[in-house]
Amino acid sequence: MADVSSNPNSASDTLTLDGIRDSLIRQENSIVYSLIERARFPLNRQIYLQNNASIPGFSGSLVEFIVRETEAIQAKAGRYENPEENPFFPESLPLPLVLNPHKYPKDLHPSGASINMNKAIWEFYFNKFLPLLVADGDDGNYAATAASDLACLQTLSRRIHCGKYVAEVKFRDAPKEYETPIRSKERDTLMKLLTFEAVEEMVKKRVERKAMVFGQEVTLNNTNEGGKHSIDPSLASRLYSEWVMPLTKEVEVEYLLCRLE
Ligand SMILES: C=C(O[C@@H]1C=C(C(=O)O)C=C[C@H]1O)C(=O)O
Repeated sequence: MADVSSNPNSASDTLTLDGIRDSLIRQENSIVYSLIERARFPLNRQIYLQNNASIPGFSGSLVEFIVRETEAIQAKAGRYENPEENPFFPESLPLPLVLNPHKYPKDLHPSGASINMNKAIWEFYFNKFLPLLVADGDDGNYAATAASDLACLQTLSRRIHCGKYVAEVKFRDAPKEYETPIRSKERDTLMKLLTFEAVEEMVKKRVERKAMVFGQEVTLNNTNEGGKHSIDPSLASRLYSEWVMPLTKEVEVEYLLCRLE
């Protein structure tokens, strides 16, 4: 059992399916808020172009620069010692500098713990989702825009990689059911076993509602759910149905496939 319950976004504070689902519900808030923050800025295409950051000695995009540098500093502070956190640029991250680091519980099977789906997250977020979220245009707020992309990436990554904990618990709850398809590497059977369509429908509806409530204009006289919203609520639901939940389940399948190693 984990001892990180002081972190309300943690999946591992209670290793039960209900406990992890509670954590996923709380993480929806972080995701929706991060999208609302990003949607304050237009696309600001410049920050995604290679060789356009004008940073001596760095040839990537400005967003890549912000993500790499932030991850490096957070690695020094111990962020990636937490098995729920996965870096986008894991190669050559500095070692943690903190003395007496927190001892995170080892709830995950070692082979599955290192699964990292961040390339796919980066790809869908920038190439597919972002153009739907923000208006085209350029307001020059490049560093702030890149920082808000980083916040979106980190909250999405944390949520999607919680699939490791979901898979661990589902396996522990029914090891006999999972064992045969794991041994014969039947991805489709595993996918069917771990899918709960009714839960997914609830998630989609709740996320849409959260985007509506969190993104509405609040006045002293009334709250107006029917009025203007910071982001299109149906886009939040689409984010979950097209990318977040499928990738969470892909993490689950990958994790299960190495669960008996
Ligand atoms: C995460 C779970 O596994 C699957 C993925 C879900 C999701 O990403 O929200 C929801 C239900 C399941 O189909 C779960 O069972 O809670």
